[in-house]
Amino acid sequence: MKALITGVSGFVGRYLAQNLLDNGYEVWGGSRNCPPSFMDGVKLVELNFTSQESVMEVLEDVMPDVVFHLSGQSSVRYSWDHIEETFESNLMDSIALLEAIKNSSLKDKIRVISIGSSEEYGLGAELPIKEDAVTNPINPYGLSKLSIGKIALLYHTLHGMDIIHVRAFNHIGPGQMLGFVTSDFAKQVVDIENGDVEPTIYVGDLSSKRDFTDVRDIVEAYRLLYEKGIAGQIYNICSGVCISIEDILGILLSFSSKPIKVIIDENKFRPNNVKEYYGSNEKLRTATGWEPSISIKQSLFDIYHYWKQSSHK
Ligand SMILES: C[C@H]1O[C@H](OP(=O)(O)OP(=O)(O)OC[C@H]2O[C@@H](n3cnc4c(=O)[nH]c(N)nc43)[C@H](O)[C@@H]2O)[C@@H](O)[C@@H](O)C1=O
Repeated sequence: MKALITGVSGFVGRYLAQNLLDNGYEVWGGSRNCPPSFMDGVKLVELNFTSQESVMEVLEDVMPDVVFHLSGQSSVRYSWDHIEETFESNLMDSIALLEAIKNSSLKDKIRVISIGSSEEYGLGAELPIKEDAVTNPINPYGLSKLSIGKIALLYHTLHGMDIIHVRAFNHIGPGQMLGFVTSDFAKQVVDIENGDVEPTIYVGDLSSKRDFTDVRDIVEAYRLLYEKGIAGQIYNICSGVCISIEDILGILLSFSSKPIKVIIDENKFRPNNVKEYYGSNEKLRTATGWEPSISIKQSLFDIYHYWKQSSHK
């Protein structure tokens, strides 16, 4: 099987590439600014969504069986101040990809895994959130992802294309960039341990509760959905339970031997935040047999170690 991953050099892209290689796939990675070398076994191509023709050329050259469309703007917080950029790189790039596929010789031979988010549900969905729950996103990021899902499934209905839209809930793991809660917290704990800063950690809203899954389990679900999912369907990827951000902080602080003072920084709060949500993964489990294998504690421990190792480099 031949897979093309857009945004391969991002946090999730790297894990997906490794998962696919481990499972015998030929892996091609698309990136806007293609680095000269990347990961053993991954063949790189330049993907520029502003030129539909060049995307088509890449598709005709590579002839993948599946495209995992991972590239995009992934930060909810950033989306508030960068609405145009968020819609450009999430929605418009997705449309460019779908159009290129529709107009290529691959149209009836390729499966597209479109990556959405639990932020598409927003306010008012009944817990645990199922795929048919109401969608009422309350930030630009969630709205952009909801639009992608709607457009993607329209291409399925109107043009008969084989597309699955996934709604991934919060995913975490070693290598996630700063700006996401577990990396933000773990890096500060490590900096404190190393004596680089005062023993004070600055955090945002600790009261919200989210459904976290390790990125290694998330990418396993992406692969299984390619292999076993049903075209035209939406699938949640989530653990099915939620944990408060305060408890996440507590676990990360427990890895440190130093007493650490916690300061709530209101600048880190969001203009709009759903207090608590978690999803149902029943549809995904039934379709693919997937189940999460890495506990939240293990994930947080691995993230903490990642930052510890990075700080010694
Ligand atoms: C499903 C969804 O999941 C992610 O979006 P997110 O939920 O915004 O992720 P986050 O890690 O930035 O925040 C999680 C929670 O943690 C709270 N929080 C407290 N204190 C800090 C803090 O210091 N930093 C951050 N970043 N958050 C903090 C913050 O207010 C929020 O309630 C993306 O993967 C996205 O791509 C996606 O699709």
